[in-house]
Amino acid sequence: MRIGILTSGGDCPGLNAVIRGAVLKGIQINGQEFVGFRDGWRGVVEDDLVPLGRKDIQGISKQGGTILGTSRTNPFEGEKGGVDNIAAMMERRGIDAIVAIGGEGTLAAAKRLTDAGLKIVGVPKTVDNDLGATDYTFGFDTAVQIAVDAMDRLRTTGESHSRCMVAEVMGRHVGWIALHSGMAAGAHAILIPEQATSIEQLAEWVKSAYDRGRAPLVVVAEGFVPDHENDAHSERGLDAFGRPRLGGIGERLAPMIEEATGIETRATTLGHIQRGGTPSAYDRVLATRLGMAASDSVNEGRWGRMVALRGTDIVHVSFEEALGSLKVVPQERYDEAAILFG
Ligand SMILES: Nc1ncnc2c1ncn2[C@@H]1O[C@H](COP(=O)(O)OP(=O)(O)OP(=O)(O)O)[C@@H](O)[C@H]1O
Ligand SMILES: O=P(O)(O)OC[C@H]1O[C@](O)(CO)[C@@H](O)[C@@H]1O
Ligand SMILES: [Mg+2]
Repeated sequence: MRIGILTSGGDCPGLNAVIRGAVLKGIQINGQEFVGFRDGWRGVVEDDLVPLGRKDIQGISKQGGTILGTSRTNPFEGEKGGVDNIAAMMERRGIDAIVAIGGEGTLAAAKRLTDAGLKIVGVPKTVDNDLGATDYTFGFDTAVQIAVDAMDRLRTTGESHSRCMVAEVMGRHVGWIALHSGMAAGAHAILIPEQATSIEQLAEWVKSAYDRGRAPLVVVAEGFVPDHENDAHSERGLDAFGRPRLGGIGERLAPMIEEATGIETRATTLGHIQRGGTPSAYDRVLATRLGMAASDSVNEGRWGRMVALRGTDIVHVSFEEALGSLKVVPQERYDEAAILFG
């Protein structure tokens, strides 16, 4: 079997380890051959392929980003898009199946193409860790560690100046990165999209920590919405798929905290630093296992299914199930963390 691999949507540490895992298992055990599509679905609709042999994947599991490039191209759009064109390209290139590595958008596109008869298996990817059908996604552990390193640094400068420090992390719909990094760094408040907190409550936590002689650390997810507002803060226009680009809520909160508490406050937005660089050992192992399982999925003809982590096992779930629910931070996990606030 000849397989085309693509990475689509935002990048995240571990993508290269998935590619390596799939190619190694595929070549050594499953008798498969591989090519890579450049820049996600763009490479599929524009017939832009690169070779993906053993030599091409040597030593890449520790590399951040994706050697194949990524994009937010919609495979149904444009003159060369759509099921018939993609099927014709696959026939011409002798490609039997596609391994699509991406988030819910990429998998939604993959589902539509599979429903129309194409042979596709999925691998979940997102630093936000918001896909319901898998316990963890690779990239999340690395993003959390990067955020914690940054927060440890913010705390020493905050302590020196007796300031309140606000650290903004990623998390469009869910607060997993904020919850885990905030708990690990000993944050005095964690603000997540799932919990519409008031500025008064935030000021109370900040003041209480300050009054104990601490430099308060506030961790906020980019998708957090204060209880007096309706939408997540966005001042950077729309992304290629027409969604608001988030980021900047930390900078907005800083003067509000200062005004409500009288404590000098500074904000730092970590942004794409969280998605860059070398993946953690945990993410490399998870990503490698998912890649190997994707090769097996193709071998077994599990079209329209995604590999996923359940406990310590790699399992297979349908695209439908994979897209079914957003994995939000449960109330009890937030309540548990909130005991440590203030
Ligand atoms: N329902 C859909 N049908 C067809 N194509 C879609 C659909 N949803 C998304 N896409 C396409 O898939 C691309 C990838 O989706 P998206 O940009 O959401 O990234 P993702 O894979 O979800 O990763 P991320 O975690 O970065 O959001 C989109 O830019 C869009 O072109
Ligand atoms: O800047 P980009 O690449 O459009 O992606 C930003 C988004 O991607 C994510 O990192 C992952 O979905 C979100 O947390 C963030 O909102
Ligand atoms: Mg998405």
